[in-house]
Amino acid sequence: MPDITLTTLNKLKQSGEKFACLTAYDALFAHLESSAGVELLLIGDSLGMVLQGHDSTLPVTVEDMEYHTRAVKRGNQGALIMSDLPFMSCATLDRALDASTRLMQAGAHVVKLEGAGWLADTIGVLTRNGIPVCAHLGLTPQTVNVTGGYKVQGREDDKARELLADAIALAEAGAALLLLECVPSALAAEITRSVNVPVIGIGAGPDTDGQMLVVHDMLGLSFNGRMAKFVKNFMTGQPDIQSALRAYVAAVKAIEFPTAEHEF
Ligand SMILES: Nc1nc(=O)c2c([nH]1)NC[C@@H]1CN(c3ccc(C(=O)N[C@@H](CCC(=O)O)C(=O)O)cc3)CN21
Ligand SMILES: CC(C)C(=O)C(=O)O
Ligand SMILES: [Mg+2]
Repeated sequence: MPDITLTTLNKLKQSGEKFACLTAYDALFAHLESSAGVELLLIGDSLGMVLQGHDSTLPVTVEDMEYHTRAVKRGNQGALIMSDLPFMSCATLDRALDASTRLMQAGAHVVKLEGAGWLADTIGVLTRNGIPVCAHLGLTPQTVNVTGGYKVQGREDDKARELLADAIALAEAGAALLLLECVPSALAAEITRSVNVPVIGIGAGPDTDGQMLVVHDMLGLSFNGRMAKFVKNFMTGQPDIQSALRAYVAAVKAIEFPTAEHEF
């Protein structure tokens, strides 16, 4: 068992203490981040863009996710490990069970899937079989070809009500965690108050229980220039990567990140 478990995150939610999450794709970063106090490491399918150079997350395979999950497991110092179920791996229940089994056996403690209310049954079956699930709502990069871009979700009243209803339904279906990407801060705050499970935000304002960023983004590293509005460069003023990681954890705990400039 890791030092940080879902029980730890639930206690942090109840006490109001924020927790820090970052993507990690290899053993070195897993070691640095977990040693700096990051509670949850995400092997994100963003690795398709950040590591592999694709223009979306769609080319990432379950095999890719297994490879990086194994590496993160070797470097991890007690953090909770979450792995993304990649594009199309939840299209049928059989596929979701197979992919989730492979990620758990590679070292994940939790799997994350993109999707809304229609995944409630899948979440129930995985959970009953011992696989905790994080439901990723709001901006879901695997549906970029349907939505037409990486845009803020839940801005209109009817869309906001639908997102809140989905979040409540998925928590009731057994989701152990929720992740909200690029939703207005007020909606994220309402969802966080409305469910008993810990809610992680990226571009969702300061009121979620945990914060997430892509580690390369928060270190100021990119090859296509422009960063999303919710990103802050924590290398600024820091002598090394370890210090930047500790500064991120401290800023999340102190609720000094995110501020208005990172919100929608
Ligand atoms: N390096 C990296 N960081 C990420 O956070 C990330 C990835 N890659 N790849 C997968 C997805 C794609 N993500 C993205 C990509 C772009 C925006 C973006 O440019 N958003 C606009 C919102 C515009 C609007 O609707 O108002 C922004 O200005 O931030 C957001 C999330 C998040 N994920
Ligand atoms: C941006 C986060 C939430 C993610 O899903 C990823 O890194 O793939
Ligand atoms: Mg992802």
